[in-house]
Amino acid sequence: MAKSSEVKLAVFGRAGVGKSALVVRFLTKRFIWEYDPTLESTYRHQANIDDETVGMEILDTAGQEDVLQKEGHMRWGDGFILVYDITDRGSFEDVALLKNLLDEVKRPKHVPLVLLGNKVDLDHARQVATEEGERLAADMACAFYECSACSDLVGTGGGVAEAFHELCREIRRRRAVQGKTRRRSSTTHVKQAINKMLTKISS
Ligand SMILES: Nc1nc2c(ncn2[C@@H]2O[C@H](COP(=O)(O)OP(=O)(O)OP(=O)(O)O)[C@@H](O)[C@H]2O)c(=O)[nH]1
Repeated sequence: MAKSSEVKLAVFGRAGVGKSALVVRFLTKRFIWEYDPTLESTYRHQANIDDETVGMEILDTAGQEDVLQKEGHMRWGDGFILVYDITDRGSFEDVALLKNLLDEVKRPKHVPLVLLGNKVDLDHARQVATEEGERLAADMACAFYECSACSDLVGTGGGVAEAFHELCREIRRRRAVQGKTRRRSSTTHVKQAINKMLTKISS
């Protein structure tokens, strides 16, 4: 039987960076110019990624939510897309703040993460160089994409869908590692119990 899994993804970033546009692009392959500022929306989506059916719950957060709301959404999520707008340096600086909050909220640290620089169709107004995005992603040990919610054709790294899919893969990798660690620790417990019994018997 084909494997399947469920993941909860949350999209964070300053108001106006294009979170809703990116989520809608991913879900419908379309771009809609105007949205009401998001309060908070959740979507369900299913995709086949590397021969595995992945059920996604996607939370499009509000750029203006307060810290308490952010923390709640961070606790909820398995993986996170941190978005900035390449034409807005402030939105890029916000990413580090979001990452700090994630590290405080999530244990263990280094949760599955993808960094996304949006609006590359506006390259003439660029304020954040691609290399800066790459450096930040390297610091956060996560994948990095530049893209545009306007078009899947521009940008590096294969577009919006690739970013969502890579996040799902990263969640799968982390779960596999955690599963192994858990299995190893339960095997260790069994070994310890047997050793104890043998020690008792022989004494
Ligand atoms: N040129 C261009 N405009 C974009 C792109 N993505 C989003 N926009 C525009 O940027 C504005 C904000 O987009 P939203 O998707 O509402 O941004 P958001 O991050 O969800 O904003 P909040 O809901 O307020 O947090 C809208 O006018 C979009 O049309 C893009 O890739 N290129």
